[in-house]
Amino acid sequence: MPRSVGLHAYDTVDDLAQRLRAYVLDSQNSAFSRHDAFRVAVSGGSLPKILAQALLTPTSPASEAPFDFSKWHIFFADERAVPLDDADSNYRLVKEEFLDRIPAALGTPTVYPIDTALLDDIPAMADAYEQTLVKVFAARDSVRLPMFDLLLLGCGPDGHTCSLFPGSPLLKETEAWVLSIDDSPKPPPKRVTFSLPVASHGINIAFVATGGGKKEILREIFDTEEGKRLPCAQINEIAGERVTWFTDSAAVEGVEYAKRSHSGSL
Ligand SMILES: O=C(O)[C@H](O)[C@@H](O)[C@H](O)[C@H](O)COP(=O)(O)O
Repeated sequence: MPRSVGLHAYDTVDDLAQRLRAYVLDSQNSAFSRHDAFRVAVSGGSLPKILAQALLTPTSPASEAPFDFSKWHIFFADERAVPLDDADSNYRLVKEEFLDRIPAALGTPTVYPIDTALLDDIPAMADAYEQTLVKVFAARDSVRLPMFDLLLLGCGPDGHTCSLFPGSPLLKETEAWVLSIDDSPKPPPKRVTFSLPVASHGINIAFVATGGGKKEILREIFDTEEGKRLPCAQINEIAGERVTWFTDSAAVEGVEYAKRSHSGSL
């Protein structure tokens, strides 16, 4: 484990949300100063709800510049191959938990959902999503990888992230930016996902993992050699200091790495 990966554990999810808010605000502001836009990718799972809590619950509105969502470009680091109004859709989850709750005064983000006309051909759906990235991040052959300003990821209890599962051949992909999977161990089976190189290519990469159900896998990821093969750990290895984990105390119970200098408040 690169010692530079930040692992921060907070007593409560409320505390975590406040720190995540400050981190995303910093990330937004530095992106605005670079290119006057904020290119973010999000995952599903528990993340959208915590993200909404973090971003839409101001702590001291007078003391900080607000988010300007009109300059946000929101992509899906992974998505289930289902209609956008399906209960399993990450787009639907992000929309209901977060997008629909953004106050009008803070602007409307540009959102890039999957093309559901391609639900019967998920390799084509993955290619189409890659072309969406190409259009936003410049031509495919002039940019080796899209560089996100912020990747917001989750960690499954088996160490998966996005729809990159432990032992999957997809983890070996070095060329394609977006991949399809039709046998996901976590339902639903058909999904599209960023490849590992793209999921590791953010100026900032945040993992959000909370609750006691994560403590075993976090021990494996942070404290063991064998854990290095897990998808989340591979992102830690590739991106090092660009990675920050936001966790709560239940999730890091027994994690040695969390007891060293990498933990505490940001
Ligand atoms: O669509 C998905 O299935 C998610 O994007 C997935 O990769 C998720 O991030 C992890 O499974 C963690 O989920 P939790 O935060 O709910 O544990």
